Amino acid sequence: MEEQPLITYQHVSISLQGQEILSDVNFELKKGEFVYLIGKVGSGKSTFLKTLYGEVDINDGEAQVLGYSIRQLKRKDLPTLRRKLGIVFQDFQLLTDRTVHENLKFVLKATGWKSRTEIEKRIEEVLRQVGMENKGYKMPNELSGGEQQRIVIARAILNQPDIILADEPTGNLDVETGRHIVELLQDICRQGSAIIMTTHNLSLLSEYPGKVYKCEHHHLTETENS
Ligand SMILES: Nc1ncnc2c1ncn2[C@@H]1O[C@H](COP(=O)(O)OP(=O)(O)OP(=O)(O)O)[C@@H](O)[C@H]1O
Repeated sequence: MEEQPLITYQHVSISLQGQEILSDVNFELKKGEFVYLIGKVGSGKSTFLKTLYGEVDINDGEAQVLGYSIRQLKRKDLPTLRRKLGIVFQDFQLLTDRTVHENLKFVLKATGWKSRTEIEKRIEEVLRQVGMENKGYKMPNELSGGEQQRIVIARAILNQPDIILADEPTGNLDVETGRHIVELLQDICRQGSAIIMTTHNLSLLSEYPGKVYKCEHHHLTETENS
């Protein structure tokens, strides 16, 4: 039997303050897929991502995310859904008053991890996975932009999410560092998390494989990755 997609949007419309942002969105994400979301500034990429974790409402259509019907989502279901998503967004910065290690521990504790040994082991694993194994003791402001982004990704993968949503993860980075971040996301994708990332850096698309969806004229359409 074919596996159910992780995300299915059918004829979905999204508005903000009475303004139509996207209409008739049809979108599917399957296990293990890597999807790029492209489109001009203000075309609706971030807004679309925000509907996936209940931050922005949907006005019309059918939207399923990891078995949850987004339009019927209850407030009490939100934390459970969000725990299954790894969110890499500008508005989810690291806590600046504590070390990298403490940032990661904070999330594990908040998501129900109890055993100190398990917590330490998981922190070590994710730091190793993002190539930051010796940086646990650092404060966020002692890290470069690229290093901070790696830690944000480490935080996003702590609970082995089914899907990672990354909003311009290479946005503030130089080209080479940005490439390394995409390589890291590709690596995480191969290990089983599906990824949706928005980007303005179109040269990445041909370098690293993925499906491409474009936001344009209030529509989201799949386009060729050339
Ligand atoms: N909270 C909000 N209230 C009203 N309108 C908003 C809100 N957030 C975004 N918008 C509008 O929605 C539209 C889509 O914005 P969005 O941030 O989704 O675009 P984007 O494609 O992600 O842009 P960028 O490439 O700059 O990140 C824009 O016209 C923006 O002004």
